[in-house]
Amino acid sequence: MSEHPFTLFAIDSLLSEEERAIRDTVRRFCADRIRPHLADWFETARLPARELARELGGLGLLGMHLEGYGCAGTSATAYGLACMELEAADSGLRSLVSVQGSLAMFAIHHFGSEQQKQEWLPRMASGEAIGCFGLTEPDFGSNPAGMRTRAKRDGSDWVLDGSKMWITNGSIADVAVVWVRTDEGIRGFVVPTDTPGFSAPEIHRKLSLRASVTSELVLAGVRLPESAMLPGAKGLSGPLACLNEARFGIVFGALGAARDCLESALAYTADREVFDKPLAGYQITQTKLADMALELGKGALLALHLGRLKDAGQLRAEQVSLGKLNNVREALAIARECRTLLGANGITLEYPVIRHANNLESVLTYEGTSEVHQLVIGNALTGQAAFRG
Ligand SMILES: Cc1cc2nc3c(=O)[nH]c(=O)nc-3n(C[C@H](O)[C@H](O)[C@H](O)COP(=O)(O)OP(=O)(O)OC[C@H]3O[C@@H](n4cnc5c(N)ncnc54)[C@H](O)[C@@H]3O)c2cc1C
Repeated sequence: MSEHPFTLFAIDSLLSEEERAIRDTVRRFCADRIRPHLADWFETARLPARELARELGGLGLLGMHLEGYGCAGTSATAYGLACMELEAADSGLRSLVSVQGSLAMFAIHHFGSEQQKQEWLPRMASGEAIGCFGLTEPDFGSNPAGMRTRAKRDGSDWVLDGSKMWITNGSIADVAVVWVRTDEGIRGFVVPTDTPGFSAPEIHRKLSLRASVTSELVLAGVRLPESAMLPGAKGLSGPLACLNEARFGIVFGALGAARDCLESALAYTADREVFDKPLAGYQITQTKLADMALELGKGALLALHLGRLKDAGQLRAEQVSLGKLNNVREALAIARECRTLLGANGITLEYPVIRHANNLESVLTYEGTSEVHQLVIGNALTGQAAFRG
């Protein structure tokens, strides 16, 4: 008899009935609606994002831990568990949901005017409108404080010029939350993507997150009224608060990808015979499987601990860094190790393993690279900021 790693860790005993129900609903949706198509979507780099957004909205997964305006208002832990199921399917699917809910919707929900909230949030929660979040620029990723995209006052309007890079959902978005430099410091704008001067060419030839739209945002004299500015966000703390929300989802999400890889490897090694007996029966294989189950289970315990802290309103940004750094790093290590167990089959899209491994390379980089999270943790431990040389 074989046992699932999460059963071994008795993870379910830490979840409420409602949390298990939400998790199971998302798992079923992914099994029925997503998984059969994933290899094709990844191979062709085409995702029916609009259709999927409506279905995800119908399930209440967009902005699901936000209150009001058509959002489901679940606990943060339930949101994390949903992210885990989505990313067990594909990191691209989880990215669609994270960017919509935790970046674009959170920014408007947390920092927007009542008018901005009424205008966008219900439509974004239902998936009728898609959002993106433009912070990174071609020359400024880890250090967004250096951004060059500017907004200048012109009478009662603002005029935005510059470009953003690597923006998830960019080319399919109806609304872009864009962070720019102004004479008053860094501010955010809610930009309808049909505003003249705005364009979002898609980035092609990616070998990671292929089932996800990634784009450049070009802002060439984009004229917006004063009411387009997010009134509640002043300085870099605004976008950083949004990133913290999305990172929280990744703490859980990355483990979903790792879990899917480990499940594949467990099934594969049980069936595959080498030197006349199942691969699972060899000590080297079991050492690998045991170590991976351990990291997966430890990551889940950490994620749940952070989820409970967040639900109690006590989660600090440095603690999210602990989770993002550990869980993404370990998920990638698990995906790579599982790939070895699948041998040559491991390099194909017939199995999810190399797709997850390639996706996790992006997850390691976005929402703060591993190195940046090490520096955040280092700063917390030593009281010395080492971000600059
Ligand atoms: C698929 C994908 C989707 C994305 N989606 C979005 C999105 O929706 N919105 C958005 O705004 N951005 C998005 N990003 C951008 C992402 O957030 C950035 O790529 C990330 O912040 C890293 O920036 P960079 O690529 O410019 O790397 P850099 O900042 O140039 O880093 C390069 C290397 O230098 C290291 N480094 C940086 N600073 C230090 C330091 N102080 N000390 C030591 N090492 C350091 C980094 O860790 C990294 O290893 C996305 C990226 C990808 C790949």
